[in-house]
Amino acid sequence: MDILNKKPVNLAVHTSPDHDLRLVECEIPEIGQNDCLVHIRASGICGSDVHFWKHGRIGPMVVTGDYGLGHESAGIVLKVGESVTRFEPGDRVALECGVPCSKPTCFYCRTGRYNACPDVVFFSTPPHNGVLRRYHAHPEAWLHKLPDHVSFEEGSLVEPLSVALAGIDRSGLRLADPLVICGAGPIGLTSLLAANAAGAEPIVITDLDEGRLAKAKELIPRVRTVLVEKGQDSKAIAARIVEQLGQEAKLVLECTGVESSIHSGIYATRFGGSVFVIGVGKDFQNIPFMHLSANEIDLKFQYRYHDVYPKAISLVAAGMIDLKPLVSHRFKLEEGIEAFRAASTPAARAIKVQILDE
Ligand SMILES: NC(=O)c1ccc[n+]([C@@H]2O[C@H](COP(=O)([O-])OP(=O)(O)OC[C@H]3O[C@@H](n4cnc5c(N)ncnc54)[C@H](O)[C@@H]3O)[C@@H](O)[C@H]2O)c1
Ligand SMILES: OC[C@H](O)C(O)[C@@H](O)CO
Ligand SMILES: [Zn+2]
Ligand SMILES: [Zn+2]
Repeated sequence: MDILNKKPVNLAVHTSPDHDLRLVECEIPEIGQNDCLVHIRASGICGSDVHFWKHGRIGPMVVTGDYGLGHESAGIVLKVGESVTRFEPGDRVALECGVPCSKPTCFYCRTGRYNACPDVVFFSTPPHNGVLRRYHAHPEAWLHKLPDHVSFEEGSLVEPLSVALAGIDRSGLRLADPLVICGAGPIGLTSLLAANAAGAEPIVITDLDEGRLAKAKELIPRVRTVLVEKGQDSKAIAARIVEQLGQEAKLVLECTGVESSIHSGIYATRFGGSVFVIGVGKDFQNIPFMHLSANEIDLKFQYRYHDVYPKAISLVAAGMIDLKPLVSHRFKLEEGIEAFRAASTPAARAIKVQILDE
């Protein structure tokens, strides 16, 4: 609570339809009876934050006014509403930022696939402000306790890990499955960590960037890498992937959303295998329809996650997944604009940029 006296200004990173990224001072939010006031201690910058800032939209989600960024966050509970039962001030928490309606009349909430709730409030998807701010009021139901030995940074990285785990869960990955991961950004790398924990072998990962492939090797030394050059023929890339893998893939986790990469993933897959697309990209994309058809290749997609945070936290807490090496840059909240520059400038070679507040 002392923090509210020591740092009475609720700083936040906001953007606008004219791409004006700035630090703003907001009110310290009032908490409802089921909410906790959280001091956000660590936030990662997601590619979607950069995208909303630079391009003003992701598919149908459009920036139409001033709005706040950030949905990869962890912090410490400062105050609890009168009906809160599971938290008390001082608890360390990761924030699940998609808050669905939870009404019994909502088919998706009632049946557990709450990531499809049409009335979800996803903090940081316009028009809802994100949690990249000093103080944020969050519903108790969507906070997850962090054990003392899991850092705030790791707690914030539970968000991209949850995306990867949700994809891996629905992809049906099994022990000793030959796996290809396309893209070695934070989602590809967290997928690699999770697939390693799940026992995939062999694993090939691709990227356009040698630095990211080197990071993949540093994380999981047994992973095999394929450096892709822009404009290369998809079938030729697939042949190199298959050569590295020593066989065709049973499963491809596609973590770029880039059409040509999806094509090489498809061509590297065996008859009856699956291509599981986590990456998002252009609204309309071509697919090699008859190749998929004649090879009974399943093409599936992931949209966010549901019921994954507790699993992600337990894997990190048990030491089965080490997220710490993903952090490449650290900034203070007051340096939020510089942090976004690092996250969006290729020359900075960022993997995961963290914004921290003491
Ligand atoms: N499905 C979901 O719910 C969900 C959630 C979060 C993120 N995403 C999406 O997942 C994707 C990955 O996220 P990220 O944070 O890792 O993004 P990122 O941009 O940091 O990483 C993507 C990587 O793909 C590489 N790449 C680009 N084109 C390639 C190609 N042709 N072949 C091989 N590699 C190529 C890039 O060099 C980069 O390293 C993004 O599209 C993101 O929007 C989806
Ligand atoms: O990690 C979650 C993703 O970034 C979001 O779904 C985003 O893409 C749209 O709000
Ligand atoms: Zn995200
Ligand atoms: Zn709902």
